[in-house]
Amino acid sequence: MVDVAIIGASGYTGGELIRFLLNHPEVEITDITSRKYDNIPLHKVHPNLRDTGLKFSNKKLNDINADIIFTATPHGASMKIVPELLDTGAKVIDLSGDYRFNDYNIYEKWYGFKHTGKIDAVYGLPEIHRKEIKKAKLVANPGCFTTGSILSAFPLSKAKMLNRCIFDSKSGVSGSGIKPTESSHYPNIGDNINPYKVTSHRHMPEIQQELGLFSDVKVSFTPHLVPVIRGILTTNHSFLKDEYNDIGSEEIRDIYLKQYKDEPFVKIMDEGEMPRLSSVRGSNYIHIGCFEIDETGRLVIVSAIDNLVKGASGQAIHNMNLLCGFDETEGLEAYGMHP
Ligand SMILES: NC(=O)C1=CN([C@@H]2O[C@H](COP(=O)(O)OP(=O)(O)OC[C@H]3O[C@@H](n4cnc5c(N)ncnc54)[C@H](OP(=O)(O)O)[C@@H]3O)[C@@H](O)[C@H]2O)C=CC1
Ligand SMILES: CC(=O)N[C@@H](CCC(=O)OP(=O)(O)O)C(=O)O
Repeated sequence: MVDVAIIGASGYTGGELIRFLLNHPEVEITDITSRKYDNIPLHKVHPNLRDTGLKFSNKKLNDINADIIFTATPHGASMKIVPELLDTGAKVIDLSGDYRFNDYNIYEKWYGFKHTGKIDAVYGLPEIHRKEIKKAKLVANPGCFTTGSILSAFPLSKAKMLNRCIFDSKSGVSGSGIKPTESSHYPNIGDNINPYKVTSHRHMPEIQQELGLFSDVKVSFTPHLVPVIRGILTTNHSFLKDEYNDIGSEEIRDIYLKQYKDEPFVKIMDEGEMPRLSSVRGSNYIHIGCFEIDETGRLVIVSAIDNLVKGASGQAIHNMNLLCGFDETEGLEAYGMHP
């Protein structure tokens, strides 16, 4: 058994962490923190999670005594919290962007402020960094768009087949967190599709960092907000190196099947089948499919994840399972939904 604490537990990813961890046979939740809801029962904020006996607390960080601590806090806040939590001797899994970059100059350029708590971390995408995650003290859980994009291209980057990838992603509104904003206000998103940060989203350099570990592929990324609550659908328009001009869809699909054959949470769609948001909703799976190539040589790959699960809390628990030597799928076995 491990003792687990969640900082920022009143937010959406905090709620999802608790939902999964309550069913994890190796975990005891010892602390769920919130600055606003000190001493308030869990279900007053997350009404789905009832009769758990858990209450939020605004405990001092150095009074937290846990083996694993999840920081489900915004970027800029995590960097102020994580160093002190590591000093307690716990292993930390941070869900924000604060520890995802190998080069802090890139972080400061894209996030627009100084990083004040620099510490080495392992990028928590198990399908690429499983070995390093097992030995880490600090795991930087990937961004939601990034997870869907990277996994849709990783096998081809690893095989050094890619010239260029253009990721076009559509996200549900829970991706922007629990606090309402003008861009998440219902009349602004309902019946609408809103592109934003079309050439300047901070997930672009994160995708570039990870795919760039294997080849010199060029990456572009554009996000859109769509009127759904959960889910990210990414259409990856890929352009292969000239020597692969004659390759067919089936060969591409075989490369993906081979790369991901032992991955418990990656499912490759059958020929002609498209990933869909509803099929992964609430689950830690990523569905990858399409693999069609048009007359101009554009290869189209589509991925679907739940932004709050494989894109955040589920992936964070997968990382905890790796850190603790548990079965990788422990607590995360649930399928998505249909419809
Ligand atoms: N939503 C998503 O789909 C994804 C989110 N992420 C990342 O995960 C992290 C959490 O996201 P999410 O749960 O959506 O965010 P939310 O805004 O829903 O929740 C964050 C919680 O953190 C607490 N918090 C806010 N500011 C501070 C601070 N300065 N110090 C301490 N606690 C603070 C708040 O709780 P209180 O005020 O009660 O203390 C708040 O409820 C973020 O870094 C986000 O970027 C990553 C992937 C996907
Ligand atoms: C719909 C929406 O607003 N999504 C968020 C990304 C959520 C996420 O993964 O955030 P971090 O990388 O900051 O952890 C955004 O575009 O900023």
